[in-house]
Amino acid sequence: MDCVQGENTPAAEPGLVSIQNVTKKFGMKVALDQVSFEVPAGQLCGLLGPNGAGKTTLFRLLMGILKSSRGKLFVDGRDAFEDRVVVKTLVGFLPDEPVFYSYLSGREILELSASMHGLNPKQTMKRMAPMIDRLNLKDDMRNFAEDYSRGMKKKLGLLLALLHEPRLLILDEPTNGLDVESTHLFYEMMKEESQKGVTVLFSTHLMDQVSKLCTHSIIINKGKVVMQGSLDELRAEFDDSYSLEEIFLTLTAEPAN
Ligand SMILES: Nc1ncnc2c1ncn2[C@@H]1O[C@H](COP(=O)(O)OP(=O)(O)OP(=O)(O)O)[C@@H](O)[C@H]1O
Repeated sequence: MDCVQGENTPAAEPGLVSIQNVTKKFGMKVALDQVSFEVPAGQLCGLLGPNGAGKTTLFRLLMGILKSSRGKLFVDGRDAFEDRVVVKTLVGFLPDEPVFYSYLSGREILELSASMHGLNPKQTMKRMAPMIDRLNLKDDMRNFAEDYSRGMKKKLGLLLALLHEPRLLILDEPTNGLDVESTHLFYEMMKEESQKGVTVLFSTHLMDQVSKLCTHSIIINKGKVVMQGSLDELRAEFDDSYSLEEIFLTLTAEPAN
C-alpha cells in the first residue's frame, strides 16, 4: 500500500517528498530503520507514531538538520542534506518546539525572515496581517517572542512556516500544547492550505487528528513503517469492529513475550 492520492492518479510520479530506505542511528540507537515512503504533491498526509517512534528524527532529516546513516531523502527531487539550503526555501517547517532569537519581537522575526526569503518585509507583513489577526497575535507583535507562551510560539512558528507561501508544509506535532480553540484553528488553516494545493505532511501521536484531517497516513513504530496508505485501505486490513484508534494501538502495540 503506497501513500498515493486517488485511484486515477498516475502511479509512476515520484512524490514531492520521497524517503528512500532511510536508516538513522545515534550511536548504537537505531532511531529509523529502512524507512521508505512517498508523499505525492497535493496530499495532506499524517505521520503517525507513539512517543519515540522517530517522527521528529525523520523531519530533521528532511530539513537537512541531520544526515542519514543510510538511504536518501528528497524534497521536490532535491537531496534533503546535500541541497539543504535550497530545500529550506521550498519548505515551510514548524518544529515541535520553535525557538526564537531572544532580542527580537514577533514582528521583527517575521520581517527578518521575509528578508531572508528575498521578500519585501512591509508588503509581507501587510499580506500576513489577516493571518496574524486570526491567530490572535496582533497585540503581541511588539513583544519579545522569547516571552511568548508555548501556544503563542507555536502560532508564530506557523506564521513563519507560511510566510514565503511554500509548496510544502512540514509540521512537527503542530497542535501539541495548543488549547481547543487554537487546535481547531490550526486544523482549519492546514485544510485551507491543502485546498490551495499546498502539500502538507504533519506528525502526531493522535489517530483522531489524522482521521479528522487526512485521507492518507504513514504509521511508524520504533523507527519502522508499520502501515501506509489511505484510511480506507487501513480500515480494510482490519475487522469492521475495529475503530481507527484501535487499529493504531494494535499496529503500535508491544509484541507479547
Ligand atoms: N540526538 C539524539 N541522540 C540520541 N538519540 C536520539 C537523538 N534524537 C532522537 N533520539 C532517539 O531516537 C528515537 C526517536 O526519537 P524522535 O524524537 O524522533 O521520536 P518522536 O516520534 O518524535 O517522539 P515524540 O512523539 O515523543 O516527540 C528516540 O529513542 C530518541 O531517544
